[in-house]
Amino acid sequence: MSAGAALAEPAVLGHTLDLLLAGSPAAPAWTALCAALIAADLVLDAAAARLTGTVGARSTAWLRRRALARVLAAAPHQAARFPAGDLATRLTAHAAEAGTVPATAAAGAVALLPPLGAVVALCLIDPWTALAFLSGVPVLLALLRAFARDTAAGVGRYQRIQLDLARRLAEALGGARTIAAAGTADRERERILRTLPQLSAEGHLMWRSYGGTVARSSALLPVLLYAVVAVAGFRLAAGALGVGDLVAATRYAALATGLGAATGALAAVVRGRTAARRTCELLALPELRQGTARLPSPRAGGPAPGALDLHDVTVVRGGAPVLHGVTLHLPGGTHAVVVGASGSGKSTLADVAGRLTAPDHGRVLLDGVPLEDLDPAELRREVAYAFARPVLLGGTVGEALALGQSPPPDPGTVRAAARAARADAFVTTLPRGYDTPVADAPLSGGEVQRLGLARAFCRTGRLLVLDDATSSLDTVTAREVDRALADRALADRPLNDRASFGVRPSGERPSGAPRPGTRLTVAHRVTTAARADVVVWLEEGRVRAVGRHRELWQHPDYRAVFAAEPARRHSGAAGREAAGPAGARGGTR
Ligand SMILES: Nc1ncnc2c1ncn2[C@@H]1O[C@H](COP(=O)(O)OP(=O)(O)OP(=O)(O)O)[C@@H](O)[C@H]1O
Repeated sequence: MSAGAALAEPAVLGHTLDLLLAGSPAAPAWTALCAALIAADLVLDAAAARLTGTVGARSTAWLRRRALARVLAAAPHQAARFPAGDLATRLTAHAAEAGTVPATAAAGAVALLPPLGAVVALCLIDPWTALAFLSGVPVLLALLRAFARDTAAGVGRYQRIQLDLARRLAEALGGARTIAAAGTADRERERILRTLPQLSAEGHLMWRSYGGTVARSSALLPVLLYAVVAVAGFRLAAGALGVGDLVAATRYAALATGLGAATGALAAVVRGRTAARRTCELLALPELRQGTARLPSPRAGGPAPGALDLHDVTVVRGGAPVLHGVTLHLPGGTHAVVVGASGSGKSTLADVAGRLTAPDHGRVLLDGVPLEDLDPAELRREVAYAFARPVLLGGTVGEALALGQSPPPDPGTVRAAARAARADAFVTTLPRGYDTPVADAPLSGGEVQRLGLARAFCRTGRLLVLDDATSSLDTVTAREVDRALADRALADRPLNDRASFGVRPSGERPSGAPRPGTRLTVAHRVTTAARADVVVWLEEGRVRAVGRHRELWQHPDYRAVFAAEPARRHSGAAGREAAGPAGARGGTR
């Protein structure tokens, strides 16, 4: 409509001028029409600007939501291919730039309508005037093509440098304590900003290219305008055009020079498209396959639920297998402890057991159902995880413990789980106890770890996976948590009965019912292995042996796994803060 109003304006203006010169009685009505057209043009321009903003915001939100959903639906190790800073830039700055493409492209196309319409109008007024204008269009198109090509290449390089910078910045923030401890802040600042001159050079290059194109097109278009006016003048002198036609032709020629404004729109579209490509790379992350199957209900007198089977499981990372053909059968209710030297594949085994990652070969089954066929809600209800470095997500501490449960567990259940994880005592000393916002809770590493355990204990399920989840606890607390887990009172809960999960009030006697659910613990402590029903001993990604701790203890290589432990744990703790390979492949979980 706006383009229509702008197009009609010169013709109406020209005709009104003719009527005024001829003293026609229709002149006042046409003058009013001119005023109405100008007002409509202004109002429609304002509406278009508002619409552009709204469409841009909606497109950005849509893209962000889709990309983020894909990142979260991918296996964590796949998502970790995009380092934190890189990912944040793609989802914020690049998504915002990409979101402007539909509105900018539409606005650009609409903005081209008046110039193109003006050329048609020139043709109708007098073909010679149109020809005068069109003679310069090939030069203009060549300019725009070269500009689009240069801009696309420049924007690509600029955004790559931006991602690199953001990645290094996020790395440094993650390793702030290491940098402070090493006193390398200056060196780190230089490392982060190393590519800033390149970024600046690329930015200047793009602006130079833009400025050059605008200058060249700005020089060309007035020449075309004067050519049209000159031709129209000759045609007026020859009696082929009237004065009104001359005015209209001059105004249409001016409108046709609006083709030059395409440079700005083109630059924005090229920038947005390149940014969109970066955000859309996230959409290429493979989703973990999910199914719709349900787990069989436990039968009275039947096998205990939580049977975990790994059949010939191989997991490849960085081109090399980190688990090789692992086959394992853990009957429901087993407490299995996975031990092995650092890097032997324990965490990878814990990840495939609860489908945080999919094996590259082989299958994992829970109670006979392949995990990839399981309904995702059922899978997450039945498999609980606690990690060495849990991240507390949620507004308050209580909400962080109930994460992902719908309906949320009642406060009694949350508190009982926290007691079992030896977290209740320090949570109750927080300013608002369980209602304390996580951001306001000053927590040590060991306290965060205990909350991570409590979060896992809040869930009832057939499989509880504890991946080094007590590594930051002092020996006494770790033993208490171990005991609480082994305590029949904690174990006696019926599966997926939220209200009855957790610890019984102190003093109440356990019922003595069979312990439901399977526990898979990645551990480095001899005491934890000693308490297990069965120990899975991994060596270089293969199962070296499966058996009782006291039987395996006869083997010197098995004892060596624990002998090496103190040194490993120290180096592990240092490695966590450093921006090393551990951080690169997933960091905090
Ligand atoms: N995304 C990845 N890319 C490349 N290599 C990986 C990746 N994830 C794990 N690895 C490698 O796989 C091997 C097993 O890793 P995993 O974390 O399972 O070992 P772990 O036994 O749990 O070690 P630790 O006791 O030190 O935690 C290691 O050599 C590790 O470097």
